[in-house]
Parts: sequence; structure tokens; C-alpha cells
Amino acid sequence: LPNPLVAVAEDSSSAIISRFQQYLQIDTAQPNPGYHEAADFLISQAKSIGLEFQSIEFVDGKPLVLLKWAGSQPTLPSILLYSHTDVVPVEQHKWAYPAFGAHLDSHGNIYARGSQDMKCVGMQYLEAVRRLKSSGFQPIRSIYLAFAPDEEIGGHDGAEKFADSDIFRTMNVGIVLDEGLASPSEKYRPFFAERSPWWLVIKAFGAPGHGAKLYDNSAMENLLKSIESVRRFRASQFDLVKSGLKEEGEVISVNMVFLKAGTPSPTGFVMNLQPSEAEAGFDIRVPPTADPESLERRIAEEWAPVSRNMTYQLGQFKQKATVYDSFGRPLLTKTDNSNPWWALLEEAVKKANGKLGKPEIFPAATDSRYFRLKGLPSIGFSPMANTPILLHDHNEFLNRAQYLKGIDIYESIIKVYTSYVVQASNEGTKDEL
Ligand SMILES: CSCC[C@H](NC=O)C(=O)O
Ligand SMILES: [Zn+2]
Ligand SMILES: [Zn+2]
Repeated sequence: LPNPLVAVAEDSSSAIISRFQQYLQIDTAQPNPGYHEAADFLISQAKSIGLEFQSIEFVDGKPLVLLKWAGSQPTLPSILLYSHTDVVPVEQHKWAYPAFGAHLDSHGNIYARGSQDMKCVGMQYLEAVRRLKSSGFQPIRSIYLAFAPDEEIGGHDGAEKFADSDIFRTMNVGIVLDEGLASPSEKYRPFFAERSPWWLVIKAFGAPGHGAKLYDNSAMENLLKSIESVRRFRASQFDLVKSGLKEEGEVISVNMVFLKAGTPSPTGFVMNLQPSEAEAGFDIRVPPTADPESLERRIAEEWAPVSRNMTYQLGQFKQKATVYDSFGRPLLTKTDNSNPWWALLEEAVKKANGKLGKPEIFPAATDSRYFRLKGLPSIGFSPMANTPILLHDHNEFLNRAQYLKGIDIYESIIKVYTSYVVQASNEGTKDEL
């Protein structure tokens, strides 16, 4: 006879997976995310769990869903479990399965855009809360879950406005959990800071000329010298990572993302004309520990020197303010004893039989910077071990077992975090965290 208890357990884990699949099946890809469909789904989840809910549109059509589980001591600083609802676009023809199908293959891998970045985390928060609530657990601190729009395009109409809002102030947040990265090893990766994006466009000018003529200072030659210089710098940084001297988040990355030059013709480009202008774009990521002035000097003197007839523009994301606070200090969430939430995370992960790696700088940007700018500690953490890093890649997937394990991890974190009570004076001032 089948064991009825096993049957119940199996049924509930397949119900958990099917709720994850439902969320993944909502197409929230930029630039036209199905935000209302996602909000409706999240609110239906909140209702079935029994959480307070509201949908806030700081900008019309871009709802942020905010859920609350009130603690028994609501005056204590609360816990914010943060995630974004949007995902990056896909090139569907390069995927093995439909990117919004959430196909579960025979290995237990669930394929979907957002399976790693970061619908997994948003749903894991909900499942952990669902389980704790039905088990009769009562949190001491209040827990908020925020599902925000637009992280993938800078968070200006999402996290930035949220962190600046009156609602956010009344929440009295003490610690934020946000996204991290999958880990190919058995250790989960926690993040305490992030690099700042600098989007650089350099442009070279030069005399046009016959395609057969060799001459100095053509726009193409001028641009190529810059590209060579950028490549040398890129290699020097990458070598530090390859040799193990530095972590990915500790070096300056530079990647060329576009090239624009040439004289169009009906069949492609004019072949016997050297153009008078040529342009290249670079995605640069600057760690909070790097010296921004020296990088800017390098750009002005080596990558786009006036002497080579070049100009440059640093895009809107050259935001020194996103990695430094108002005192000019790098925005780093403390990882030592002055931040109790760090030790508590380690404790909680351990209790759930997980392994935690050492704190790292997140290589890309996340919404955490808006909370760190408010002086709050924010930890980037997505519990996916033994998983290839596939965010923004083709065939993004997460294994079912990893997803389920992550729920146990969050259950443990929520228990440990919400039960943590000390004298207010021991909690540290916000700026110290
Ligand atoms: C600064 S806006 C872009 C944010 C984006 N975040 C995740 O990929 C990134 O490119 O890092
Ligand atoms: Zn993300
Ligand atoms: Zn992303």
C-alpha cells in the first residue's frame, strides 16, 4: 500500500513547483513587462497565505506589490525580503524550450527566463512564509515582501522611488535581502556591495579617404588604437581574476558592446571609402574600492585622447553616487561583528544544512544600492548551489531540487532573522550597518 504521508509530501512539492512555474510563465520581459498579470498572481498568493497586501504604482502601469506579515513586536526594525518582477528579453530561437514555458525536463531542470534572475527568490520567500505561517510560527519582527518593477532598466521607477517613499519610512526596515548569483560550487554566494556601471561611448574623427590609401589619423585607425588600449587594460584586469589574485567583483571590467562606423550603401557598406567618424561603446563596471578619478583620467588620456581627435561620453549610469554615500564612503554592507545580520545569515544557512561562501562584491548592479544609499544593510543572496550561472543567458534554468532546498534555507533565515531580539542600542545605528 502507498504510504499516505509520502503521497502528501510529494503532492505538496509538486504544488510548490507548479506555483513557481505559474510565476515563470508570466512574460515580464523588458521592455513590455506584464506587470499587472504578475501583480495579480502575487496578490492571489498573498491571499491564499493570509498576508496583508497592497499594490503601489509610483509610476502608472508599474506596480510594486508589498506584502506584510506583522510581528508580535512591531516596533522593532523589520525584515525586507526584496525581489524584482521584471526579466531581461530572450532570443527565443536560441533556446531549447519556450522561455516562458517553464518546462521541467527529465533531470528536474526548470527552463525559463527569470528562473535564476530572480523569480526563484521571490517565490521562495513566499513558499517559506507559507510554510511557516501554516506551521503556527509567529514572527517577533515584522516581515515585508516587496516585488518591484524595472530593476533590469535601472530601478528608477521601482526600488529608487520605493526607498524614497513615506511608505518605506514607515516600514522601519532593519535589513534587506536582495538577489545574488548562482554558484557552480556547493557554497552559496553572499554579496555585500556591488560595482557601479559606467557606460562609455568613444568617438573618433579623421580625414576620409580612398580605401586604397595608407595614411595616418583616419577615424578607424584612431578608434582602433583606443580599442587596443582598452583590450590591454581588460586583459590586465581579467588576468588578476584568472590567476586567483582577485575576485570577479574586485576588478574593473570593460566589455565592448557596440561598434558603429562605415558608409551605408544599398548592398551593405561602401567598400572603398575610409569613413570620417567611428564609434564604440563599452560597458565598464567599477568596484567601490577602485579610484574613479584615475579611471576617468585613463579614459581621457588613453582611450579617447583629444590628441587622436577623439571625444567621449559617460552615460547616465556613471553614477559615482551609486557606490558612495553622502560622506564619500564606499557603500559596503558590513560583514563583521558590527552587523549582526551577517552572522545570523551564516547561522541560518548552517542550520538548514547549507554552506555559505565568503562575502563578495556583486559584479553587476542590483536594486540593493538604493537601500544601501539609505544607510541600510543589504545582502545579495540567491540560494542556488551546484548551478551554472545563467542569468541573462540562453536556456536559463534552475533545478527543482535546488529550488526546494532554497525554500528550506529561507525558512531558516526568516526564523532566525525575525526572532533576533536585542536591546535597541546593540542593534547599531543604521549608518554603522
Ligand atoms: C544600472 S541599470 C542596469 C541594471 C542591471 N542589473 C542587472 O543586470 C545591470 O546591468 O547591472
Ligand atoms: Zn536580477
Ligand atoms: Zn538581471
